[in-house]
Amino acid sequence: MRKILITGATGQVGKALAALSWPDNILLDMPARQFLDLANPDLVHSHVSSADYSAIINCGAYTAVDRAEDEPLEAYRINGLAPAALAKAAAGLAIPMLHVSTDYVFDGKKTDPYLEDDPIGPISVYGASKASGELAVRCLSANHVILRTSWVFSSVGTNFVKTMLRLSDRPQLRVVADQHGCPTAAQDIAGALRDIVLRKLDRPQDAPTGTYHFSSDEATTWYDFALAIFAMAKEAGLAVPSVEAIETKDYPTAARRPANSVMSTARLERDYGIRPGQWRRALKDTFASLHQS
Ligand SMILES: NC(=O)C1=CN([C@@H]2O[C@H](COP(=O)(O)OP(=O)(O)OC[C@H]3O[C@@H](n4cnc5c(N)ncnc54)[C@H](OP(=O)(O)O)[C@@H]3O)[C@@H](O)[C@H]2O)C=CC1
Ligand SMILES: Cc1cn([C@H]2C[C@H](O)[C@@H](COP(=O)(O)OP(=O)(O)O[C@H]3O[C@@H](C)C(=O)[C@@H](O)[C@H]3O)O2)c(=O)[nH]c1=O
Ligand SMILES: [Mg+2]
Repeated sequence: MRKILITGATGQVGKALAALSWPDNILLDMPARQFLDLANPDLVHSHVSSADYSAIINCGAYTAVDRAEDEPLEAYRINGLAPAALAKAAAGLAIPMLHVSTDYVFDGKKTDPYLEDDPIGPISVYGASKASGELAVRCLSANHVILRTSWVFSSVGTNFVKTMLRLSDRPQLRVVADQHGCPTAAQDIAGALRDIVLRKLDRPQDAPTGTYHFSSDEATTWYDFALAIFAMAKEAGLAVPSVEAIETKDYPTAARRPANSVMSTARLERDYGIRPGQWRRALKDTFASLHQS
């Protein structure tokens, strides 16, 4: 049996990992927050070091982008120190460490898709805290993959799709049309993480260490994403609001967000053969499962 530690079990990506099918010799250990508190890095290190794990997948994170501006210490503890503790423990056990990071490490000034080696320049506390986690994993664990993804959605947890549907009883919504990125289904990220960790375990000589981008096939804006969400809701017979395209300056938020965070996924395809999914198709599945429940 090979036991994989997965943090963030109750989150979007964690739940999607649990829902996948896995080989019979793989056991997922997904402790809830009360059994492994990422805000307490000392406990994280001792928990991991004393167990017989074969790999770690860190999908636990502090993801409240605006709230992080007021809680930088909490955000840094969970997004920086906890990954450091996990990476150090992984190195001690000589096991691979997979870590999920974000497009918000970039400043958004580039007009072309971001490459993995482009300089980062976070413009929010959340982005900076995630950047510190990346650096820790890169420095502390010789056998790792840092997977940067973006605009995650699923039928569970908090995300833009669910926010839009929750607000759909309003007559009108205003949504920013000058932030560009790629929505990514949690299920697709989970699939990528599974393929990477199984390659690390089964064919380590063919499983490079490094930083990779994974997002979906089509760039959009939050405004166009909202239109797609409501088009689908309308097709299902629901009443939908009219949506007004606005500029970022007309939607004040505590945290700044990158104007462009579209990422190239070519490196992951080259090294691991993993291709981006289609967010429009995943959106349909997400909507369908929201409506069954
Ligand atoms: N959501 C997004 O749009 C994006 C996310 N990412 C990254 O992807 C990864 C997964 O994100 P996603 O699944 O959306 O995140 P969610 O916000 O859905 O879930 C976060 C998970 O982390 C857990 N967690 C938070 N604080 C602690 C703590 N102190 N101790 C233990 N567990 C804790 C949460 O547990 P609990 O339920 O107890 O709070 C939850 O299981 C993260 O690294 C995130 O930064 C990257 C790009 C976009
Ligand atoms: C609700 C709402 C939001 N917005 C804007 C605010 C913001 O610029 C954008 C998206 O808002 P959200 O708060 O849903 O998304 P946000 O929390 O910024 O999502 C981010 O989460 C973290 C965890 C990541 O790592 C990123 O990849 C990204 O997914 O939409 C509107 O313009 N109108 C609205 O009615
Ligand atoms: Mg948010």
